[in-house]
Amino acid sequence: MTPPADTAPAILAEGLTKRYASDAPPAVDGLSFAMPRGATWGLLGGNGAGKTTTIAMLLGLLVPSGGRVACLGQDMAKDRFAALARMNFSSPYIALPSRLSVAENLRVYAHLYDVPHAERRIAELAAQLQLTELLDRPAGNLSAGQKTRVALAKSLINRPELLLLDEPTASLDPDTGDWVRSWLERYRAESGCAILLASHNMGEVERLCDHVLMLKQGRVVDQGSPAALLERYGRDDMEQVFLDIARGRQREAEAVA
Ligand SMILES: Nc1ncnc2c1ncn2[C@@H]1O[C@H](COP(=O)(O)OP(=O)(O)OP(=O)(O)O)[C@@H](O)[C@H]1O
Repeated sequence: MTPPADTAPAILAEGLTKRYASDAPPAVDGLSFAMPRGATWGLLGGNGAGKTTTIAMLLGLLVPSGGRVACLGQDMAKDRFAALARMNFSSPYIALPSRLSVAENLRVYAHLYDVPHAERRIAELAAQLQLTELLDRPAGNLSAGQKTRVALAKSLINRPELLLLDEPTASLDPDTGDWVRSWLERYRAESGCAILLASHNMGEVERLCDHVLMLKQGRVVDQGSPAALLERYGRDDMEQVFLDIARGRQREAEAVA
């Protein structure tokens, strides 16, 4: 049964499964977790582990083959639009309309989310994300790093309570990547927004996440806080933990624990 909306977890997934074809192994295989409000969780795993598929199901963009998911207390199979108004996402795989200017793009999304005082909100986000100079440029002419910052502005336009970020710093140079991470830390502290972050950047995960789900072939093969995982695997950084898990060494860690 779904708990009352105001106390429900940010995300509640129960046996979430996706099979793209009946003769293919599941891309996501019985995923269950409850991510609390205000938490920042990392979704980790090698290429093809099922991260993007999971995020697409959380957003209701893909229909699960099995199981269920509720975001902010709303069942995504039944009350998807009530939840979507209070959440948002950013993904490098989704291109913004390229001929529209940055400002026009943000206006479209502000309209879709029915954002009050849209022009003020766009100016505020543009100032915060250093986009003011880019507002009149066509979105298609921006560099990958600039597009990433526009996508981040788009994802925050409705002041989401739940933010799904698929590789938010993938195309950023180290300096800009660091700046975005600091910005996300500040934003989270000020807004109390819950964040689920899929990332291949282990430094980012260690810095931002209070809990990590390690996926392999669509299943959670290990989870815990970065500190707990570092201790369990006897490692100094999450990169090494990731390699241990990807290469199937978690059984040794379990035996030691
Ligand atoms: N539209 C699709 N049709 C068929 N199979 C798909 C489709 N999208 C993804 N898959 C398959 O599902 C599995 C999980 O893919 P997914 O994109 O979710 O992984 P990922 O963890 O996000 O990977 P990456 O780190 O490479 O982005 C892969 O085996 C992939 O080939």
